[in-house]
Amino acid sequence: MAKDPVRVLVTGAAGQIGYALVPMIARGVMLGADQPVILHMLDIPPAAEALNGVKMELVDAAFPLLKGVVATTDAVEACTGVNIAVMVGGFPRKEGMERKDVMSKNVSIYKSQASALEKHAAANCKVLVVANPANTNALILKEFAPSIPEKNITCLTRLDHNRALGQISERLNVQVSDVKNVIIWGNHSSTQYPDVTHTTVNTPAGEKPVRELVADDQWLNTEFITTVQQRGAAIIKARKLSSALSAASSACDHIRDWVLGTPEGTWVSMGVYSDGSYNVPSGLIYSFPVTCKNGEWCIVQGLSIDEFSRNKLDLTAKELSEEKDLAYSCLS
Ligand SMILES: NC(=O)C1=CN([C@@H]2O[C@H](COP(=O)(O)OP(=O)(O)OC[C@H]3O[C@@H](n4cnc5c(N)ncnc54)[C@H](O)[C@@H]3O)[C@@H](O)[C@H]2O)C=CC1
Ligand SMILES: O=C([O-])CC(=O)C(=O)O
Repeated sequence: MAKDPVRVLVTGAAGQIGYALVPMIARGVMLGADQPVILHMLDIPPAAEALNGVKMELVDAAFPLLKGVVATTDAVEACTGVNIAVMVGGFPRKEGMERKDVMSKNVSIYKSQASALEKHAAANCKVLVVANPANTNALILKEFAPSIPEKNITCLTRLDHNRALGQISERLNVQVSDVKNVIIWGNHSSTQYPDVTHTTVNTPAGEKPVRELVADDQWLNTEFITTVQQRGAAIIKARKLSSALSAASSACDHIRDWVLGTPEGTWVSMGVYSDGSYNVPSGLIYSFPVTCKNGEWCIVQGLSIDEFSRNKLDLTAKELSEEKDLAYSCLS
């Protein structure tokens, strides 16, 4: 029997990530090749004509899984009945801008959209915040939508996770699909900590630790980390636009694994509401290693944290606490 369609909201759908993301969703990349979808696309009035153009293209592409399109500038109409909300709408960082510069523009958007989602989304709607500052926007959304379970509000650090896999694969000249279990700790910003302590590579001789194969701790502890931390800025410098295809693809990875589950023995990174695991202060949206099963994520417990890592986990937590204070000061 055919499945009932799932309603997926994409905010900022007329923007460049939106343009890359909606066809992936309509093709089944996010929820599976047997899952029909109805796309809800929200943007602001100045982008209404462009949004309508995206809707026309979705019709023209004749996606078999796409059972309907709602394209609107009304947040209530956009949020009504949605099962999944991918929050991409906002003001993007431009070349030379620090993430903090985009904070005040974006947190007020997330406060108002929290209310629309809380009142009108389907019960148990899963929320993924992509727009920067992603962790803090997600936290504001959580705080102003108190009836949405906190487990349902997440932010995107899967792009950073995938970037780290990509760097290891290039360095070792191995298939990216043979590398697993990197961790992105903390903020989706340049203080994030890409950690390869537990990362392995599938080789003809079995699974091997990345540290052993790379055999260059100096590179892993310096250049590798800064390359992943600064990748967003490097893409903006090269394209004069922020990462779009990789962000869209990673957003699909995030939702797919959350809904359909992570493969046995593999974890992924997600920005989730901290519960004090790994002595990260509770009350932040912080990126952790998680596994997913039956539509629920669970923080991987018991991984060893050495002193080098501890400092980096604490540094990015400190930045998130500061962002939280700054966000509240922007809202008051
Ligand atoms: N978490 C991550 O890994 C990544 C996050 N980003 C962030 O994603 C966001 C979107 O990036 P782009 O698509 O490149 O930007 P963009 O500027 O091309 O698109 C943003 C869209 O949001 C719309 N928008 C603005 N205010 C809105 C509101 N109140 N409600 C609904 N829509 C609204 C704009 O009209 C525009 O169409 C940015 O904040 C960017 O920094 C980008 C790459 C990676
Ligand atoms: O750095 C930015 O503003 C865009 C972004 O989030 C990324 O590419 O990771």
